[in-house]
Amino acid sequence: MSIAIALTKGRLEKETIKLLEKSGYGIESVKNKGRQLVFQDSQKDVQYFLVKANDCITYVQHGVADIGVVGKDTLLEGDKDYYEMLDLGIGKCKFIVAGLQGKSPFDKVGHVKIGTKYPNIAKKYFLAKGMDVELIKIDGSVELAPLLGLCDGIVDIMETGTTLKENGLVVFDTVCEISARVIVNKASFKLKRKEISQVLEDLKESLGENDVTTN
Ligand SMILES: Nc1ncnc2c1ncn2[C@@H]1O[C@H](COP(=O)(O)OP(=O)(O)OP(=O)(O)O)[C@@H](O)[C@H]1O
Ligand SMILES: O=P(O)(O)OC[C@H]1O[C@H](OP(=O)(O)OP(=O)(O)O)[C@H](O)[C@@H]1O
Repeated sequence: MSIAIALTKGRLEKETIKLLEKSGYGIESVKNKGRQLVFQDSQKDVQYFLVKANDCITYVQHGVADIGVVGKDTLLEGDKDYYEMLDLGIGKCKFIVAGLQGKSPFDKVGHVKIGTKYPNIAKKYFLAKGMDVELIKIDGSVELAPLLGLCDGIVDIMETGTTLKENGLVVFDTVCEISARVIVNKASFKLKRKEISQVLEDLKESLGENDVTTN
């Protein structure tokens, strides 16, 4: 049976394609794409399509994609009606709490405002710390918000730390580590167990891993 795989475009794209190639998949047409979005594997009965991170979950949950490759950040923030099967160890970064030097949101007395692209993750994190903060949803350049006084701190992704550093911000805490995960549609895993397990095995083999993670 044919398998459909949703790949997150953007930052994860190159590394995911490299890993699939290493695992024996004929994915060269995705590498050489122009504006094309759907691709057929040249060696296996697999179809790929490229989507934005949140849409990857949507396509998998609706069963249009049997498998998806998406960042843990997106998974933690969004719906959870799928199986998370494998940590690919690529797209590594972390969620951090940051703000202006000497102005930690943890030390502020009174109302605390946090800017973030990830309000669900931020809310859960601060509630676990016993802090009922006000969350301000920001869609990009999150580092700007504390600089301009929109908020007391941010919850955002840090990879190299360059964006924080160049804007004079410091890290106050790490929320969690992030990497790309393989998710699987629940019904597909029953109907196409053999084919999906084969893809997981192929990926694990090139990762040099033996265990499948489920959280
Ligand atoms: N420095 C980083 N910044 C953001 N995401 C990163 C970084 N490094 C790795 N990632 C991972 O790559 C995934 C895709 O990020 P990307 O920036 O391409 O898309 P996005 O977050 O939807 O942003 P945009 O709307 O700008 O396309 C993230 O969900 C995360 O898992
Ligand atoms: O630690 P660094 O290596 O500097 O990377 C972290 C930055 O990358 C992401 O932003 P992105 O480039 O996706 O742009 P955005 O602000 O528009 O979301 C993230 O939100 C940080 O701003």
